[in-house]
Amino acid sequence: MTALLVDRVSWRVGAVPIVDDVTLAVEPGEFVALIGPNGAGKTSLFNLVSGLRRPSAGRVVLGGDDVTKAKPHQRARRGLGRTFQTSAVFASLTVLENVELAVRAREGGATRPWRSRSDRAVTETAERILTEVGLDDRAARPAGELAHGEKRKLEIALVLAGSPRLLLLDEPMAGVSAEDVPALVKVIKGLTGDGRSVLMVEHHMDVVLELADRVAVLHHGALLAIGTPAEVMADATVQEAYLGEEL
Ligand SMILES: Nc1ncnc2c1ncn2[C@@H]1O[C@H](COP(=O)(O)OP(=O)(O)OP(=O)(O)O)[C@@H](O)[C@H]1O
Repeated sequence: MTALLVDRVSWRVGAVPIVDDVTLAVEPGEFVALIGPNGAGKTSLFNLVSGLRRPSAGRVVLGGDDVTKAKPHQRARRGLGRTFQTSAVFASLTVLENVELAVRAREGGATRPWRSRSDRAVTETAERILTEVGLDDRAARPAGELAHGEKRKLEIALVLAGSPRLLLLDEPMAGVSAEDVPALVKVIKGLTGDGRSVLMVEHHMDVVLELADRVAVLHHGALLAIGTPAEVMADATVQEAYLGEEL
């Protein structure tokens, strides 16, 4: 079953179409990168998928369920996870404690303690996630002391605590120093294991080309092209859309 279907989605502000009749499917285990010049509508499309905005027309379908009218937390319960460019990390807590909190939040531990698992089980889950993102050797460090690239990994860990089937990554390389990029790319590459899907907005084309199975190009709110990285890079309309910008 398709992990995500964006079905003829439009979002208008007043009469201005910001997202214009976009259709896009992400399959289980697939990695799709969403690119486009500044102001193309990438963040707006993410907001429509995660439920921060409601489309003016069209449907958003997650794992076969129509979630067009569902709120963000309801979509999260249906397997959608999203990282933001602003961090939700508690700087004074350790890296492990941050992930433990996220695991408990997923289980409603604070408000429904009778449903929470034992401390040991929560810690084990958090440790497994830290290993997955390559932060196991940082578990006992205060999160505030992490380098930028490590913080990005922690943000991914916090989203993984929700056991998402589809991850929306919003510019995961933003602010990450060049030397930290390869390690972060390696972690992100591993995220599609076990049938999990990723939809990523990213400006660094080398990262996009390395990670993406398919690339979708937005331009003026509309889907200009979608295909393998090689197909999209060779597309004359895509090159034209990027004229004057770095591709
Ligand atoms: N709430 C809003 N009201 C009016 N216009 C908006 C609103 N949100 C976004 N826009 C406009 O819609 C267009 C697309 O914005 P969006 O942030 O989705 O683009 P983007 O592709 O993510 O850009 P960038 O790469 O610069 O982050 C922009 O022209 C923006 O000014």
